[in-house]
Amino acid sequence: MKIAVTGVSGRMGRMLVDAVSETEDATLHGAIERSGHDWVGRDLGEILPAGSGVTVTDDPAKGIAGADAVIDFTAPDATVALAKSAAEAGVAHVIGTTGFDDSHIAQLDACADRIAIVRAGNMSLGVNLLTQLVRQVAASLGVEYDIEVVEAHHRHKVDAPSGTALMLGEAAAEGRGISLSGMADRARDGITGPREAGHIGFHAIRGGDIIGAHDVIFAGPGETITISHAATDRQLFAKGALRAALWTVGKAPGHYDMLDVLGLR
Ligand SMILES: NC(=O)C1=CN([C@@H]2O[C@H](COP(=O)(O)OP(=O)(O)OC[C@H]3O[C@@H](n4cnc5c(N)ncnc54)[C@H](O)[C@@H]3O)[C@@H](O)[C@H]2O)C=CC1
Ligand SMILES: O=C(O)C1=N[C@H](C(=O)O)C[C@H](O)C1
Repeated sequence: MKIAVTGVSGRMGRMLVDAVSETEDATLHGAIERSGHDWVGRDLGEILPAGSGVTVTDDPAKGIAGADAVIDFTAPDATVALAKSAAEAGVAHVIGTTGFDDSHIAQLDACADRIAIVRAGNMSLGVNLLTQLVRQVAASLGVEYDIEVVEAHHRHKVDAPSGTALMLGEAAAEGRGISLSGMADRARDGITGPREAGHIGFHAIRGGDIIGAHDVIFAGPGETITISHAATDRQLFAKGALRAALWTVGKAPGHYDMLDVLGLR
């Protein structure tokens, strides 16, 4: 499978180049970075040995030309622009990027009418298994159990709450049969008054080099249940993204997630 990677100089982009080189069924076919980046125009192999022979481009259409799939851990606006190029080129798009708003999602939905898009705020098997568990626990416990999602990431992360936290919060809301919008408390400050029953709280810790840690807390009368996940190596996400890319072979256009890839739906 011919894979293009965008955001190739990023924390995840570098991981993906290595993951592709270590995967028998995949070869690195394209490398993309933002305009003005000093890697543009260079042979990737000069910087990342596993990228030898692939020239970094800032032209998405050029970077994905001839690829079967492109893997994208960048930023929301970049991802939407790339999805439009991928839809034109008929190239599957695996999206790890987080921090989307409703407008971004609507544009990705439109692209998914033409190509297979796999988008997940967390590409790990563990977190996607946990979303199923959280949904079940939330369905089993009444609103007397207050749900709070706490996440911690490295100091460089630019969006909050994390995509993973939102996945877990959405799973809890689905378990309760409610819509998360209007029930999410994403920041508390000042005299807030008592906690509103049925709401789901989100808290973001930022600091150091934390890869990604998430707790879903069910605080109830006389007991507290906590479901936790801690990532310790970004290769976890890169391998999940590569698994998603290989999964897209032969798939019809659509907007998929890791539950589809992992057969957990
Ligand atoms: N779904 C998952 O499992 C995971 C998702 N992420 C998400 O992936 C995203 C990136 O995370 P990191 O790699 O830590 O960030 P990073 O900042 O290290 O890397 C982002 C890269 O994208 C590049 N970029 C920005 N605009 C671009 C454009 N228009 N064209 C091409 N490249 C462009 C940047 O130059 C940079 O190299 C974040 O949204 C993060 O939340 C991160 C890890 C796992
Ligand atoms: O920015 C990161 O690093 C991560 N982002 C994803 C998220 O927003 O949940 C996934 C993972 O936690 C690492």
